[in-house]
Amino acid sequence: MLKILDTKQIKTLDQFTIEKEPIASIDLMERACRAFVNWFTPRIDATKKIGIVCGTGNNGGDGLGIARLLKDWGYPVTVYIVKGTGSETEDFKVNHERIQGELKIIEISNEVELALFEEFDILIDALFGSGLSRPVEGVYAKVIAAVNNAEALTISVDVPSGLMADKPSTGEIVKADFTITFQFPKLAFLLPENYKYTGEWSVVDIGLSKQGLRESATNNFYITQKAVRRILKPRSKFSHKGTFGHALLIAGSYGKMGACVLSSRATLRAGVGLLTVHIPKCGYQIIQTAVPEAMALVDDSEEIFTRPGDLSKYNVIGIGPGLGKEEPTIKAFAKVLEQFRKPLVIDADALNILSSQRELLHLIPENSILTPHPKEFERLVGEWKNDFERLEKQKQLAASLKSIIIVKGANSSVATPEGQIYFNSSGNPGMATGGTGDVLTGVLTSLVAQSYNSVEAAIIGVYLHGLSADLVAQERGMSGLIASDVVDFLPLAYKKLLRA
Ligand SMILES: NC(=O)C1=CN([C@@H]2O[C@H](COP(=O)(O)OP(=O)(O)OC[C@H]3O[C@@H](n4cnc5c(N)ncnc54)[C@H](OP(=O)(O)O)[C@@H]3O)[C@@H](O)[C@H]2O)[C@@H](O)CC1
Ligand SMILES: Nc1ncnc2c1ncn2[C@@H]1O[C@H](COP(=O)(O)OP(=O)(O)O)[C@@H](O)[C@H]1O
Ligand SMILES: [K+]
Repeated sequence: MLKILDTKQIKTLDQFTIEKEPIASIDLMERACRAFVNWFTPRIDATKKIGIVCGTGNNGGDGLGIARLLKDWGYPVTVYIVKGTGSETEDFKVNHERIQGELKIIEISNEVELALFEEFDILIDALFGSGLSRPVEGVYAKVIAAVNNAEALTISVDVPSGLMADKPSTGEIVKADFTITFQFPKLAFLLPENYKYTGEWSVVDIGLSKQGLRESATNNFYITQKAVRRILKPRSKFSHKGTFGHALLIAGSYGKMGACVLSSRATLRAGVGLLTVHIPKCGYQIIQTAVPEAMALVDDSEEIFTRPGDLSKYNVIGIGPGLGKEEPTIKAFAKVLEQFRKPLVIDADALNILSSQRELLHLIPENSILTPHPKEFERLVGEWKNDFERLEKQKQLAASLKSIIIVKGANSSVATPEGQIYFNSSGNPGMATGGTGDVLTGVLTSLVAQSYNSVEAAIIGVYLHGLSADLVAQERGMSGLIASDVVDFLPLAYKKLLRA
């Protein structure tokens, strides 16, 4: 798991590294510059005209160091230093000294034309990094407007200038195409509202102290493949279908049996021992034909879910995909909540029922997993002003329900009742297609059935689901990706994770 530290912690960790390693602050900055340049040089042709826009803090110091290194690589580089209200840091001064007479340096202190950076193919943004303490204004805001006005490909150093790394931002902010950030992702990068500023981002290692990192406490994490591997349990030689649990899926209604089929197939492909699917009569032939591995439990109703039946033999129930919200279904869902005391995976219409029948919320068994997409989440908790507030609401709901709340989307976030947030690192926009959420419900239901605890199931589940879609995209591209493909590639995703 990659820890996501706040800006104060980053400063402390920088300092800890400097003292413990030990390494001079300027040499640590040089390491950061080299890490940036190592990302840059294989991707950007040395004929491109490069403008580097620097502030006078350490982010600007990085910009100057990068300018020197890129010049050594043969890139045509022009440096801009923006002199506003900020003072110069020591490392900025050293790097400034090192390029005197070596590079074209232009100082900007007041007037800024919008077309200032017109001549460049590439702009490197090193105005402000994690030290930004307030919204930018004055000359800085004008420079950022000029950066955003330029045609050039913009690459931000550490953080797009003007963006607060761990709180909501206002004012002028660089809209980068790429952000190369040091050591770990910043919280703001994981929130949808900031994608227009960060563009695609990559983390580069600058060798901050491992001990310091271990000792830094945080509630925010970025899920890595290594971490998922560590919690996955390989199948033992003497395992049998009983080892992997018995799941019940309650899904599908007339016209929406596809959702049920997708969830069912995903539950099986994610490794459950036994699967029973509760379906209305109209779904009987469909499920028996499309998913022969599942047992069917047929409702009295022709078209919808109206009665739960005996729930005692299941380890987990997945409920919601394609369920509908008819009155008898609401009542039957309430009965499930009253009778079943083990975890539920609650999705789609089951979530919408909870939003309109709020008295049911307190019946949700502890350690359940709720998987709203942002619209479903809004129905549950109301509107939010910005994505940071959304995260707070997510944590509050997880705590009050003592359950796991997954808000889906790019970098799906998993909130635990204890206040941790895990952001998913797998997945791609090809998944923005009907039915992929139903697949996730199946995957999660399956993992809980296999006796992963709910937090583990949620972390493995979102990662495995996204990885499967990434493997589809690798082979076939994103545009034609459909939810069934994500199901079909689950075995390969497992294989990649377990190497077996
Ligand atoms: N050893 C290390 O620490 C390493 C650090 N590294 C690099 O350092 C970066 C962090 O550097 P940093 O802390 O110097 O902050 P930075 O982002 O350059 O700007 C802060 C300056 O701007 C000022 N300021 C803030 N807001 C402002 C505003 N709205 N308008 C105007 N001024 C404003 C602020 O002044 P103040 O808030 O005190 O008024 C301060 O002077 C980090 O992102 C990474 O790139 C790497 O080299 C690895 C090693
Ligand atoms: N741009 C994206 N990048 C990564 N994952 C995405 C993206 N868009 C959607 N997803 C994933 O696809 C799934 C969509 O679920 P959902 O919105 O419930 O769709 P449906 O209701 O059609 O099944 C979620 O797991 C979500 O995280
Ligand atoms: K920057």
